[in-house]
Amino acid sequence: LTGSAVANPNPSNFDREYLVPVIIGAVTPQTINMDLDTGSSDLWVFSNSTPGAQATGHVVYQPNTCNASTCAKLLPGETWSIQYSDMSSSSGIVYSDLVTIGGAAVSSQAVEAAQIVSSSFTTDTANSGLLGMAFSSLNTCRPQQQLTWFDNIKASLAAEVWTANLQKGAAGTYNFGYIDSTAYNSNITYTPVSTLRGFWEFTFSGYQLGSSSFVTTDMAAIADTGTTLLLLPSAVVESYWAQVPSAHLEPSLGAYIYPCSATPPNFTFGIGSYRGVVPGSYLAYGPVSSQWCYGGIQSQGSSPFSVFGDVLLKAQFVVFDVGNLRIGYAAK
Ligand SMILES: O[C@H]1CN[C@@H](c2nc(-c3ccc(C(F)(F)F)cc3)no2)C1
Repeated sequence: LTGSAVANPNPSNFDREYLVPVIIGAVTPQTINMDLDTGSSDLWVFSNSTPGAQATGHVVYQPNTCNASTCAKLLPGETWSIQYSDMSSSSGIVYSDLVTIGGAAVSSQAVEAAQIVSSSFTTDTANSGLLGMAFSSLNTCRPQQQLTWFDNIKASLAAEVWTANLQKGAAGTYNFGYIDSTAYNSNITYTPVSTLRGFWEFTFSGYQLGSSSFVTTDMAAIADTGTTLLLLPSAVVESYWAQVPSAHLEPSLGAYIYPCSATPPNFTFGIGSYRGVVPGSYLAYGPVSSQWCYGGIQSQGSSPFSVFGDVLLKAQFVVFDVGNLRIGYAAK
C-alpha cells in the first residue's frame, strides 16, 4: 500500500501553513482540509461539537454514529486537550472513524472532535483541523492515549516511511509508503532521529549565513511542518540579519523586520557533509507595512532546539523514515 496527497499552501498568506485534504467517514465521507503537523500528534477537527461562533467558516466533522461497524464510534470517557507553541489551543472528545489520506485508509483512527478552539483557529478558516505526524507519545488523548494516523497505517505500507515535498507558493506533495526518486536531484543524506521528546529531533552539523564561511557546530533541531518559519538561536539570528542593512529586531513585534526592497541572504544548513541551501527569497515572509517585511528567520527563544519550519522544508525533499528512526534531506 502507498498513498499520495497534495499539500496546498494556505492561499492568502505567504505559505503560512500547508493543508492536506483528509477524508473522514465511510457512510457519509467528508473532505476536511487539515494542517499536517510533524510537531504534534493529535488528529483533531472542527466538529458538530464546536460552538457555532467558534466554527464559523470552517468545515465541521459530523460523526455518523449509526450502529454498523462502518460508522463513527464515540470513545466513552476519552478527552483531549492541546496547546501549540504559539499559545493557541483546542480540546474536546474522541471518536473512532475511517480516515483516508491520499488513498491510504485507516479504519479505526482516533478522530478528536473539538468542543473548544482558541480564537486564532477560528479566524484561520482555511484550516479545519490538525493532522499530527510526530510520535504517538505526544498524543494528548486520556485516559487511553491514541495512535497517530501514520502509526496506525505504517504496517500496511510498502515501507514505514513518508516524504514531504513542499513548494514555495505552489501545491506540493506528501507521499506515504514510498520515496519518489524523480522528486529530488541529489543523494538523500540521512541522520538519526531522537524520539525522546516525541518530535522529529536530530542534530545538524552547522550553518552558513549568506556568503560567510560555514560554521561547524553540532546543533539540535526538530523538523516541524506546522511551524511556518525557521527558528534559530538568537545569536545566529542576530548575525544573519546583520547582513541586511536596516534590518532590526522590532520590539513591538518581538521579531526581526527588514526593508522589503532587500532580498535576505541564503541560509545553508549542514547534515554531515551535505549542505542544504534555503534561498534568501524563501526567507522573506511577508509585509508588515508598506516598506517593512517580516523575516523568515526568527529566534527560537528559550527552546532547547531549533525549529526547521516550512520556510526551510519547502526548499528540500524530506524523508521521515519511521522504520529506521532517521530523517533524510535532499536538494530538489
Ligand atoms: O506547537 C508546535 C507544533 N507544530 C507547530 C504548530 N503550530 C500549529 C498551529 C496551526 C494553526 C494555528 C492557528 F490556526 F493559527 F491557530 C496555530 C498553531 N500547528 O503546528 C508548533
